[in-house]
Amino acid sequence: MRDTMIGVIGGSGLYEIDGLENAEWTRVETPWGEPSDAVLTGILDGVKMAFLPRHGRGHRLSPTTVPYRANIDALKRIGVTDVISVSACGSFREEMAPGDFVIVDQFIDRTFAREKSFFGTGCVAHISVALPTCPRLSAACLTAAKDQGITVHDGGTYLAMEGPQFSTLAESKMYRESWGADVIGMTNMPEAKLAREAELCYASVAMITDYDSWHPDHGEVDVTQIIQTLMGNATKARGLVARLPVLLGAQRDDCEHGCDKALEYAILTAPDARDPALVAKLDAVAGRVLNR
Ligand SMILES: CSC[C@H]1O[C@H](OP(=O)(O)O)[C@H](O)[C@@H]1O
Ligand SMILES: Nc1ncnc2[nH]cnc12
Repeated sequence: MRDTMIGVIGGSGLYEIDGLENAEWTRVETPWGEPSDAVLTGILDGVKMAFLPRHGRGHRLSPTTVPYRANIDALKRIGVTDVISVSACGSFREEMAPGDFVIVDQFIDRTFAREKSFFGTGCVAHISVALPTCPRLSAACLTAAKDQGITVHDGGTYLAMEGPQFSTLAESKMYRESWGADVIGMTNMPEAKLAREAELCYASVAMITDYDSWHPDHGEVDVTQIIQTLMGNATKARGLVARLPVLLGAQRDDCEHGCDKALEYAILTAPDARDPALVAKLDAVAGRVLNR
């Protein structure tokens, strides 16, 4: 058993969480550069918590410039065991309406202008992301949402686009009709892949703000409408996050789904062929397997 530390990555509209005891904003240095902001740490219902606003307080960072590697490294470095990603998204399904939440369980990664791995020349690793979210953590988010009276959908495919512009009508229809995506956003990739590389359990709570542009009765995506829905969603998300410590508990076992052993057999580069500089950068993310 080890201490649980719940790390919440707050998306658009969610720039802090409430009710933490001993709340403190702490700057965390990482070998991958500066995280999006300082990390808010504290205790909620006896459980360690950490909160990081993905776009920084004041929403300074675009989806492309969010430092995804630094964010995941920082959370791992301070002891986070379970990452809850909270994100605004558009919906491709009539029944997934603005104001509803979706516990995402699959992704289609259409991003192309981001660093997607901690590994590379001098230390090559291949992890599985076939099942990219943690079922245990996702189940806790589902229960927390239901406990809060939120209309929540259990499972859904999130299409991660580069942005910052929203999709064209042709793209929106293709993602929905041919590709089978349920929701669309700009940030869960490479975040989910990096969390798995860092052996962190990861769940994604997508908060629907709009119907993207496919819906004949709703027209184009309009950021002013999105912001109005975002405010209500952020209040609900705070309630959801507040339920998690009781559901997850202060102590946890190894992940029964293997999220925390993702690197067990993933590193291909022979020990004597590894680049010491890269290995040093991987201290927090992969120290468990590199230092044995
Ligand atoms: C506010 S509309 C577009 C913006 O919102 C989402 O951000 P996040 O995933 O961090 O909640 C979306 O991905 C875009 O970055
Ligand atoms: N329709 C949409 N497309 C991409 N990202 C979004 N975030 C919120 N709504 C979105």
